[in-house]
Amino acid sequence: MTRFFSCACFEKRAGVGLLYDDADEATCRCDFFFDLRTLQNATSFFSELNHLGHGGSGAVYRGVMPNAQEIAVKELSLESSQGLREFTTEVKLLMRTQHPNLVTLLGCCAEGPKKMLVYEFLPNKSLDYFLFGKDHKSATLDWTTRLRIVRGVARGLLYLHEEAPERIIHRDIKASTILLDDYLNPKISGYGLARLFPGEVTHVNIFGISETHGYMAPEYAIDGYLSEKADVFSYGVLVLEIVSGRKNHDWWFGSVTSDLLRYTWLLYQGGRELDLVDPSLTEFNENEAMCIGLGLLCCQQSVLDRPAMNSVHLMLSSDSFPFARMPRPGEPRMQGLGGRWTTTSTTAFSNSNATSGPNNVTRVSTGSSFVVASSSSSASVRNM
Ligand SMILES: Nc1ncnc2c1ncn2[C@@H]1O[C@H](COP(=O)(O)OP(=O)(O)OP(=O)(O)O)[C@@H](O)[C@H]1O
Repeated sequence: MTRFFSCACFEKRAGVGLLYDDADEATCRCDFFFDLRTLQNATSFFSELNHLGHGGSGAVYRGVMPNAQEIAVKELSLESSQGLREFTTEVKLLMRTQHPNLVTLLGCCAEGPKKMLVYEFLPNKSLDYFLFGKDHKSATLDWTTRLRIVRGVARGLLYLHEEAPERIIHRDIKASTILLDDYLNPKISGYGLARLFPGEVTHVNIFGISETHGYMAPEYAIDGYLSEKADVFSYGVLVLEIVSGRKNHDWWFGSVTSDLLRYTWLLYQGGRELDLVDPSLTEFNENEAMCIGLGLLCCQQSVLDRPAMNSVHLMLSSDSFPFARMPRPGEPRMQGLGGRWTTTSTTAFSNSNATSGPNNVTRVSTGSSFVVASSSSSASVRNM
């Protein structure tokens, strides 16, 4: 069967690296496979000029298709044990993971050793560029916009945790994985990447830790215990960054308080939490104070004390969400820094990729399991 496609797609013809032997799969493949040559042309052979950034899994390039559609091409530079069939199966699944607060995956390219993912292009770069960039763009983000970002990221995470065709723990929520569209609406990128690298110990091992520093829940960083509450922790740190306009491990905090979370906690204890608010935010809004409480709540040491994303979403949807005084938050970690994580109790089931650890929280032994841990309801594990 020979089919012709929009310029974004192509069909591998028989004899040229034929991947599948049944017509159904070939048809599916045609819908989202990009020809390497097409991507080379779109990105001017992955030129420096089109280089958008470099994450743990590889470089990202801007491209323009012949029909003028802009795309972002993410090279996957890491070795994966996954075969082509598994890779395309995962890509197909990720393509069904669609939400207004997620960056849309358009397809992939897999030719020879090269594997790439093709996404919609977002012109406004990532949130870290606005919040921490040298261009002092943080003033562009007024409070209304920041609150929209806080809400949008919560909505996107809620979708990943509870509504997506296959539930996904992101594992790498941080300011650089939140991209902004034309109207500065947030879209989460990088979701599901761990699915493409099964067999690895943790996401941290796969994607490196430099940028992840300070966002990681202690139980995940130290012991590899993964639940959706690890994303909640990272989200809490992100919220505090959005309110303060400061990186979580900013030198600004000096030697007394070396990270944003500890600094926020000190202010909160002294009833001075509003001192955290970014000075470039001229208009005071009481939601700012609420978001500080929300950030601290999401970063609680015990996974049980952290809210699930549906609770976060509910809090953010209401006009006010007063917080009771809360205990000291946990400490964000880099993997391997030592120290112990403690929790009260939670429930989780495990599959072959996960073993039950202390207090029945699941310890992840590969990058391919997903645990939903819940204090009140049943929990489940899915393959990622
Ligand atoms: N779809 C996109 N549209 C526009 N720019 C993008 C897009 N995807 C990524 N970028 C840019 O490329 C940079 C690097 O992206 P990448 O996804 O590799 O970052 P990362 O999340 O730090 O990496 P990783 O998840 O692999 O560790 C981003 O910070 C962003 O500026």
